Amino acid sequence: MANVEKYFKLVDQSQQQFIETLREVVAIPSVSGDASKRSEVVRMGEWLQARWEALGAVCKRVEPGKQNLEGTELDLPPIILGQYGNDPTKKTVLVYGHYDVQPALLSDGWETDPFTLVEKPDGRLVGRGSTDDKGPVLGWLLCAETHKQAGLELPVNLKFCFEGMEESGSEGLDQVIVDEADKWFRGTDVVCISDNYWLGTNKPCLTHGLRGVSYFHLQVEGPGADLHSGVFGGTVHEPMVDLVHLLSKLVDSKGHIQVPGIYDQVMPVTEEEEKTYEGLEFSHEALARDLKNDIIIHKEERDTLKHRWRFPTLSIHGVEGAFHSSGDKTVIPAKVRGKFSLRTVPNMEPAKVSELVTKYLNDEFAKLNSKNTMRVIETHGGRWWYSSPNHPNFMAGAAATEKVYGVKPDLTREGGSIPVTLTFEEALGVNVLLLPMGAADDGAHSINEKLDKRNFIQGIKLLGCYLYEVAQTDLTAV
Ligand SMILES: NCC(=O)N[C@@H](Cc1c[nH]cn1)C(=O)O
Ligand SMILES: [Zn+2]
Ligand SMILES: [Zn+2]
Repeated sequence: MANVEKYFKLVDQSQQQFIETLREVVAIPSVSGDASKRSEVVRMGEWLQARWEALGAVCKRVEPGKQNLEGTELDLPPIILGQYGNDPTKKTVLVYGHYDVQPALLSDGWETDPFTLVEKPDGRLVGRGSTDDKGPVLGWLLCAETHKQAGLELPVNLKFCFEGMEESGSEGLDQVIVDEADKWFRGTDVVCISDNYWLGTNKPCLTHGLRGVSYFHLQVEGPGADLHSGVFGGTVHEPMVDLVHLLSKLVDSKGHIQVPGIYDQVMPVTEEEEKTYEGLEFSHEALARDLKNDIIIHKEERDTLKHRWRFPTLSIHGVEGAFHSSGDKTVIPAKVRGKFSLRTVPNMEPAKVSELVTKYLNDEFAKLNSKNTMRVIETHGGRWWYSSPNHPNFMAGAAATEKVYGVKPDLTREGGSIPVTLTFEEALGVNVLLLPMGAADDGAHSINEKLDKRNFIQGIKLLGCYLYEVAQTDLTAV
């Protein structure tokens, strides 16, 4: 039996054990955006490092510095760099993933405790981080552990980079990658990232594009303290009124961004690109099912995909400082911060986006003749990434997908952002492949996030099989 077949067989035999490992890591609430959970994020990084070291990997814990979160100075969680295998006759694959997760509370609407993995009868493994990104991060570890258990060597040398701040802007990571490009990452032939999703629920895909993100806070402040609306309503400029007015000027109800000039840098759609939307496993019917309501703006599937992949969008996320609890509080909040972000696409420049957004909001605020103070703050950003899928690294991903799932993968771009993708490509000068494990309906960032057992188990095979394909592929045949 070929090594890859032996590997597949042992993966099949280890399914329950793998689920137990996923349960163990989901139980660590490694929420990077919550200052009170920082020790849990660190614990999760340490868990990973210990497990890789037990396997024989050489690890380096990099402390990327400090962060100011909610007024508290905090150590950024460690970046765990690793090397597993160092055979000069083998190729070297660098894998990246993140061990932090989005916040999750039972009161958000979860059916069960978000940090207790629940295996549902329909095969869903429900828990925060199951698909984003603990399942895939475990996938690489379980692949290596299974090889060892089967007495097999990995077909390539593996390097890894696991961070704990991806859900909060990957603070500190870019600098580490640049600093380590000629040191820890030296000799990397290709990079593979498993941190995104299939387009639908049945057909796997390879991803060759991501949008960037520019995140803004729009702060309006007036009185020195919250006020009684019965006493002061109609007599003072209310920060919340100004803020709501400004937020309403950002995007219309059809999703069209109102900031002048924002579409000027967007690459036009070519005839060649039009063809790439054909034959993809994507339907409005399935999308409406995932959304649990048909609230889709566009008539044609291809327009929905274009607005997800290759046009900029603007979303309003929340308001800090506003009254938001149940009950009826008659307050005029003194200082409010609206939060919104723009997803950016080829060929938008982050600095230009920032300039246009700031100028527009200043102009709109000036029209209000308000005595309040307004400030636009860009809190974090990440660049878009677009790569040709004609690289041998993608051929290896496609061959592995066909072996595991028996189907040619769709070629997709993604609406979300993994800014480190471009950093790896530029700093290491190698091709990066996005090879997702999860499906479109996994609910990453949402309530009841899940990873299907099928995707977890087949995904572990897929990641391993991809390594075998890379080992056999001429990566110079571009
Ligand atoms: N799985 C990728 C992902 O969810 N990325 C986040 C990155 C991000 C940007 N700002 C905060 N998080 C995304 O929202 O796209
Ligand atoms: Zn992720
Ligand atoms: Zn995420």
